[in-house]
Amino acid sequence: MAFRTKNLFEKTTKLVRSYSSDKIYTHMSLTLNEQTGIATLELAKPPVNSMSFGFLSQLAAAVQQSEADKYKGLIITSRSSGVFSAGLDLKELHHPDSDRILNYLRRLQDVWFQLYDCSTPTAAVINGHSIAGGCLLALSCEYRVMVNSFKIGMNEALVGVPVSPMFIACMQSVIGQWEAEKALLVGRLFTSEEALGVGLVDEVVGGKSEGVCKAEGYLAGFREVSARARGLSKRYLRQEVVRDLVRRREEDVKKLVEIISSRGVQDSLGEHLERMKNKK
Ligand SMILES: CCCCCCCCCC/C=C\CC(=O)SCCNC(=O)CCNC(=O)[C@H](O)C(C)(C)COP(=O)(O)OP(=O)(O)OC[C@H]1O[C@@H](n2cnc3c(N)ncnc32)[C@H](O)[C@@H]1OP(=O)(O)O
Repeated sequence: MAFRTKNLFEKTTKLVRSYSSDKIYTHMSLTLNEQTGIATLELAKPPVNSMSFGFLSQLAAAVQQSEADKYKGLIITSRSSGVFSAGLDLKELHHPDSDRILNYLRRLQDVWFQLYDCSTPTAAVINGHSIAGGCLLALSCEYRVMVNSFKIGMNEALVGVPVSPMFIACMQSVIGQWEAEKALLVGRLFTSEEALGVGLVDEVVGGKSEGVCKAEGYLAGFREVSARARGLSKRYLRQEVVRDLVRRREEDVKKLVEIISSRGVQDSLGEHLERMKNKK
């Protein structure tokens, strides 16, 4: 089979350089299967694929690449066998520099808009724990296959930070208002099986390769469909959520910076980081 592992940064060097000071393409790899036209984006930032500034920049470049090269599909998964993504990098949120946190949250918004609103068909193979921003990443894709025995959800309530409108909108659009409310207000993490029950994921499988096959099956379902019509329909279906968040993006980001920088939230973040350190 003809596989081409693309160093994304060959083609998107300009974009990535202008986005990031991190070393080029260190946190993920994009592999295109030239026979199917489906690319796999494998997150590879040990130990937990936390979303640092550089990670978000590379994710943005990958999504942009998928759109520019008109991939038939994009599968997002993790190289780690235990963690899909632990979400935002808590170190970016703890004692932040005011300009950096503003730019970090703007970057997060940009990546989310790019992924959520892209016309490329997308699927997530969640082969490990998927927490908060990690859950957002999976929910922004169209289809989710999860490997059993892991946890997924948005734990902001337990971390002591508010769930942002972007995260809420995504959760609501997948599992509905009431289930989202019940889960988000207590920071519930679902097991793979519970996630299937509530509709947070579409399938549960025994392992990553089975998950990739299921995701490819979903994406192959569009082979006979006009890519242009499909892409436009997806955008129309998602436009209400996108429009509202675009309209209020600057207001939301400034409010969040204010909240994150507050003493109470910083104390909670510090305690959360301490708990993680002490769990060993
Ligand atoms: C409209 C405006 C738009 C902007 C929106 C802004 C939103 C702002 C508010 C954002 C709020 C929340 C979003 C988030 O995503 S916050 C992140 C929440 N995530 C977590 O709490 C996950 C915590 N991690 C875990 O539960 C576990 O690590 C794990 C993922 C289940 C894996 O467990 P493990 O046993 O395999 O690994 P572990 O030993 O715990 O961790 C290994 C090392 O990794 C460090 N680490 C873990 N998670 C993070 C993280 N999120 N960020 C940074 N570092 C992390 C951990 O401390 C260990 O480090 P070390 O080895 O001790 O040095």
